[in-house]
This record gives sequence, C-alpha cells and structure tokens, in this order.
Amino acid sequence: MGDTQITDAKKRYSAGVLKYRQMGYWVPDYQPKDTDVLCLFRITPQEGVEPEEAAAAVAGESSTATWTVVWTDRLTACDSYRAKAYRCEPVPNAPGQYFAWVAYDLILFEEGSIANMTASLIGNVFSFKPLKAARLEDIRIPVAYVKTFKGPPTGLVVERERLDKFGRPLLGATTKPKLGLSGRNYGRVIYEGLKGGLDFMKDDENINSQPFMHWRDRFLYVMDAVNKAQAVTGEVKGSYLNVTAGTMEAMYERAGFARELGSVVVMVDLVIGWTAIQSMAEWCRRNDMVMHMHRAGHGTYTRQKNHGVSFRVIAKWLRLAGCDHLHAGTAVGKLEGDPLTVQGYYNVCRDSYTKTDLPRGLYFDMDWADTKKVMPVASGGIHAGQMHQLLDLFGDDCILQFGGGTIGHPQGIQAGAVANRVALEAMVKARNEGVDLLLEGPEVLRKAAQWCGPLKAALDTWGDVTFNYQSTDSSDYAVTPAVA
Ligand SMILES: O=C(O)[C@H](O)COP(=O)(O)O
Ligand SMILES: [Mg+2]
Repeated sequence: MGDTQITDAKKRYSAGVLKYRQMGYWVPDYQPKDTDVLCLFRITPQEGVEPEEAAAAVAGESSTATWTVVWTDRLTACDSYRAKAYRCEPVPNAPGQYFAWVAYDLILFEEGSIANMTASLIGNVFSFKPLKAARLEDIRIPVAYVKTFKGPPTGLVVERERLDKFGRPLLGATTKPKLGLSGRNYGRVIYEGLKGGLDFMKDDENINSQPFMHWRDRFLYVMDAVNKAQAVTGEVKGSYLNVTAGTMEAMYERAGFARELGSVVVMVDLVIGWTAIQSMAEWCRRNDMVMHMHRAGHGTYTRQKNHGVSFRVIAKWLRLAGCDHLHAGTAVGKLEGDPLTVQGYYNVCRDSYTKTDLPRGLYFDMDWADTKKVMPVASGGIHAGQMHQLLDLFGDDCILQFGGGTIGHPQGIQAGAVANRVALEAMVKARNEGVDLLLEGPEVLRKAAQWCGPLKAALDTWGDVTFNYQSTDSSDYAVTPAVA
C-alpha cells in the first residue's frame, strides 16, 4: 500500500492503522472553496516523519480523524468532512520546519463560536507526538463564517463619535504601581492623568478585587476622578474598569456597577477565555459600552516562532469575538514585537479587507465583510520620546498608552500626561504639514519641548531609553518576493 489516499472502500475501512495520507487527509490537488476555513501551520515533524504525512496528521487530528480507522466514518459525509492538507513547503532558512496549508469545510464549525473553532484548530493537535512543534501562523475565515459573529460591540468609528475625538491617536495610561494602591490614592492617579490631557486611564491586567482595594472602592474613586476631570477639561474621558473576575456572575455584577456609575468603558483580560469574552461582548453591546481587551497571557503561546498560535490569529479571533480595544504591541517598547509583524496585527484589527502581505506575516486575503473595526492599543514600556516612531508605525487609529511613561514623570503625573499630549499634538501637526516623522521627528519633539517644561523633563528623563533586543518572531519573508 502506498502513501496516497486509498480509494478502495474495503481496504480504506478495514480495521487497523493507516497513514493519514492513506486516510485521505493529504490532497495536493485540492482547490480550496470560498467557504472553507484555511489555516497555515508551521510544523516541525519528528525525525523520520515525512512532512506531507505530518501535514496530513494535522489535518486529520484537527478535523475528523483518530489514530486508527473507524468504520463509523461511513455513517457521515466523511469525504467532505475530512480536512485536507493541500500544500506543504519547507520554511525558508529554517531547517526541519515546514509550512502546511489545511482547508476545512464550513460544516465542521458552529456558527458564532470561537470556542468551537479553536477546539478543532488548536485542540489536540498541538500535543501530537509525531510533531516536535506546531504553530498556527495564520487563518482565513471565510465571509460565510465571519457573518455569523457580531464582532466589536462599539467599533472604532462609533467610539470616536462617542468620545468626540478625531484625527489623532487616543492617549492613555496604565495606573502604577500595578498592585497595592488604596481606592483613594488610585482615584488621585486617575484624576491627574486625565486632567493632564489623557483621554483614558486604565486598570492594570492584574487589578481585580484584592484586599488592599475592593473593586467597588476602585470603581467609585475612579468614576469620581473621571467626572471631575471631564468637568475641568470639557472633554469626554474614560477609565477602563477591569471587570475580570472568577465567575461570569461576578463580571456581570461589576460591569453593571460600572454602567450605573456612568463609565463608557469596561475592560477584560484575555485569560477569561473565549466564551466569557463573547458573553462580555454581548453585554457591552446591550449596554452601549466600549470593551477594552488586555491580551494578558498571550505571550505564553504566541511568542515562540516554532510553537503555539501567532498573535495575528488571536487578533482575528478577538475581532470576531467582539472587543473594541485590543493590546496589539508597541514594536519600540518593552514587550516582544518586530515592527512589521506588529503592523500586521494592527492591520487585521482595522482592515476592511486584509491583503496577503508576507513581510507582515499575513498569508491570506480575508474579507471582513464590514465587521466593525477594533482600535489597536500600543502599551508596554513606551514614552514621549518615541512619539514620532509610534505615529509613523501605527497611524491615527490606535491608542497610545504610557503607564510608567506618565506616572513616573519627575514633575508628577499631570506633568507626565501634559508631556504626552503635547508630544502627540506636535507630532500630528508636523505630520499633517508633510514633515517626515522618522527623519525629523526628534527635532519636532525638541522644538515642542522648548515651550513645554513637562515635555522637556520627559525627554531628559527617558529620551535615550530603548529596548533593542532581537525579536523572537519576525517574518520569514523579510521582503515581498518579486512578482514576475
Ligand atoms: O498593562 C499594560 O499595558 C502595561 O502595564 C503598561 O505599562 P507601562 O506603560 O508602564 O509599560
Ligand atoms: Mg500591565
């Protein structure tokens, strides 16, 4: 018996163990349908396992197969239900690694459920012994499936209208220290930041309801600060109230209290899980609330290039699941992120139609079918001295968040916020006047600092701080291959 699909029914369905290719999970001449879910996996087969067999195994284990032939396949439309590995190629400059393309028929998935989609695509298959490692690099979700998800509760366009803020990135800050402040002191930090010119303040990912500050205290003091800052500045302000909790009931209770107090935004952490995220998105939609998503925990499975799930896939799932803000990397800050790869994440948050873009790690075209847009958030170790790079990398439709880079300002929190607002406004003005931000950005900052003491102090304190480390996850295609 060879390594290709066995078509003789008696041989194919006799009890025993067959190769996945023999069972029909490797179909090199398969033409993907417009309605198929397409996945690109990076696989590292064990020694002695042929790449096509490994690709077929991935297709099998993530769809209908098990390790042995089961006659019950014949009670189903198994020929169409089987996922099909249809292409397998060595990864450039990565010995032992292969890209495997797999197509899944739409019938394999429940509508509107990321939990269901992920249970197939990243279910058992990542622990499968014939593979040393596997990574889901990218996914094409077809329009027919996209339309079964509601997506962001508010969306980027409506959020700007509600906030009445246009033509520039929004500005925020994460309250620091991450843990330990009492409600009253916490509220003071919020007020200072908002009064100084930020649009948003933000709870940190791990602030929930600890002994030093019960969640109700936090919400009360934060909203008192938000209201006062709105009154003195005349601008709409918000503070992401983190409602992450141990149960859905507790999260609904906290979100309900945030709404009662007049908050425009609540926040959850990625660690609450797909079903909880979709439930909270439903709640936000019903209650006209912006939903901020902190991607806490993602680095445990997105960061290493040879194993896990790329953040671009997580970002696509989160846009469908429904969040309005999503932490998507900074490139220049303290957290992992190659600039082009991070731009790829931003693009899938905001695209109407995602085009294949290999240098940015985007392997498929994908039509978002008018799914609302997510506001990507740059947060993690950024400061005013990087404003030109941030604006150049990410454009206007994003949120720039400076936690330490606001709270740690030598002249105080309000001065930190002023420095960031002035740096941003100066940079947007320069960009709009045609200045080349990368070439002349530092000079724009220096000039603005002549008239703004807080910005000068920020640049003096942090201007030289960089985080220049080798990225663990950059594209395998540094430049787009030439098109003949
Ligand atoms: O949750 C976050 O986004 C980070 O804690 C940001 O903090 P930083 O700006 O001080 O790095
Ligand atoms: Mg944080």
